Amino acid sequence: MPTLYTDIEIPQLKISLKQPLGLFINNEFCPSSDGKTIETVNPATGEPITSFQAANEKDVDKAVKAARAAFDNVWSKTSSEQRGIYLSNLLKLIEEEQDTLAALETLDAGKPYHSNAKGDLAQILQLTRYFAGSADKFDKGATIPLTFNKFAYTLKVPFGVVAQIVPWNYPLAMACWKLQGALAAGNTVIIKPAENTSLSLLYFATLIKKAGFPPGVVNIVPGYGSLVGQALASHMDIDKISFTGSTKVGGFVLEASGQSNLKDVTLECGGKSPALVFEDADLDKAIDWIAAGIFYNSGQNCTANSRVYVQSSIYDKFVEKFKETAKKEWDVAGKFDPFDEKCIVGPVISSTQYDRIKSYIERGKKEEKLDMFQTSEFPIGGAKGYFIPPTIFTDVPQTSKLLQDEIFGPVVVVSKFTNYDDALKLANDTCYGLASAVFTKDVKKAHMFARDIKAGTVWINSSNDEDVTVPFGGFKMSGIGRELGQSGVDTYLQTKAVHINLSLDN
Ligand SMILES: NC(=O)C1=CN([C@@H]2O[C@H](COP(=O)(O)OP(=O)(O)OC[C@H]3O[C@@H](n4cnc5c(N)ncnc54)[C@H](O)[C@@H]3O)[C@@H](O)[C@H]2O)C=CC1
Ligand code: BAL
Repeated sequence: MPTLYTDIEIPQLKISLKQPLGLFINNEFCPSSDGKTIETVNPATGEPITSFQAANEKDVDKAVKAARAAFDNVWSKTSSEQRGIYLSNLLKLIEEEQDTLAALETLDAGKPYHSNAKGDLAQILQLTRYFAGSADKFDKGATIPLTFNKFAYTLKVPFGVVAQIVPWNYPLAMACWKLQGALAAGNTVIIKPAENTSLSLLYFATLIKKAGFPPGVVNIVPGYGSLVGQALASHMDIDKISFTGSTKVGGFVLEASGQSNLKDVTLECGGKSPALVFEDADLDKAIDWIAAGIFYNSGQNCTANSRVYVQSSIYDKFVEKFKETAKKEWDVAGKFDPFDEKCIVGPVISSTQYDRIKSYIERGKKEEKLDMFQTSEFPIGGAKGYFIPPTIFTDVPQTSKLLQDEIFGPVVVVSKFTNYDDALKLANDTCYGLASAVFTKDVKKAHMFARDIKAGTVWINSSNDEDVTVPFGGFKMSGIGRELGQSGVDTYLQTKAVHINLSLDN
């Protein structure tokens, strides 16, 4: 029998935990049908943590059957109030176990414990509270009077069995954005964590069970995307799929839906979000927001403001101060323990991502010959894990690959603009449309930008301070659909129209 649990010690926090390692189906941890496993690595050290069971197509089938039976026999007959009660139970358990869950994010994803992982848990608590309260509120239809002898009404009904695929940059938070919304709406779920950050969600499964959710309502199938993710996307008995990750894989998911049963698809994909700084902006505040908007979570944010455009009259001053702030507040050198309060910028997730980001930095330096500033030498001396110093490229032409591609690391490009029209044109010149930020004291200009930019989120005089009560999602190749806020439940409901004929004659 394969090992389905292991003991994990986190001496820095004096935390010991029993880590589940199996697939989670029907409220039980179980081995994969072929016994294959995946090793997970601590990105701060490059050393293995443990190995967990890796699902395959057969396991996906088993999870879908469990989710279908739970939906048909139990969950579709459970009242929305009761669903809210289960989510409230879960909220209490997350509150009790938040330090352990945050510690797992630090260990497995390299997130600085104090400044990042605890923040993720704070968001998870807020959204669980929100979705617990929304279970019995957002599923209401409408009555539609038509003629003297006819009216119609609508019912908001869950899809049924929902699949969810989540990435590694916010492993548990992204899972909870999707999971709690789908459960509040009354669906059963099969969720796949990213292969390099599965531990926190597997531990979270123990809370799902303790919260009282019936067997089969939540099922977790850790495994490789090309196998498990594809099996979910092309499964004939899954009614909806929600995916967060790269635009390329988002396309695969959409295609697999089209080639199978046309399951409903929500996609949260890549971004290359612009931040505009006008000459009338509060420069120090703009710089603080922009630095956080690119260097927080080591730049591994789909909404990171990775393209900065600054009005030419203040450009030099901005660049000088931006570098100073990056060096003073966001440097990495010598701070390689993400459990230590001093560590603000953690490692990137994997050697693959490290190499990918490094190749962009080298391209910028050598091929494109751009001006570059880094807060410390790179590669960083003394670092065992995948640490990359905050990197600022300046005077970057619009055609640069560094300006057009999502780099997903602590790397930012800065360029100039002359006036509003110029700034808007540059900002909209991208295949993405996830987020944007504008810094100005001119209310009119700020709202013109909010009107004109093609992006799902606009921050005025801030950046990346998303809120779980506000809808989130992308224009263009950044995605399809919205999550969070009321949309976070709506996206898991479909509308049924009922026509009523009152006529006595026909
Ligand atoms: N929008 C976002 O929040 C994210 C964007 N990305 C972007 O993607 C780039 C590459 O990162 P990756 O880890 O390779 O992203 P990815 O898109 O491959 O991974 C995200 C999730 O999709 C799954 N997946 C992979 N291939 C799949 C397939 N064929 N069918 C279904 N699911 C599949 C993965 O197992 C993971 O759970 C990053 O550099 C970044 O630009 C990555 C993660 C999150
Ligand atoms: N800030 C959470 C969404 C994302 O960056 O993937």
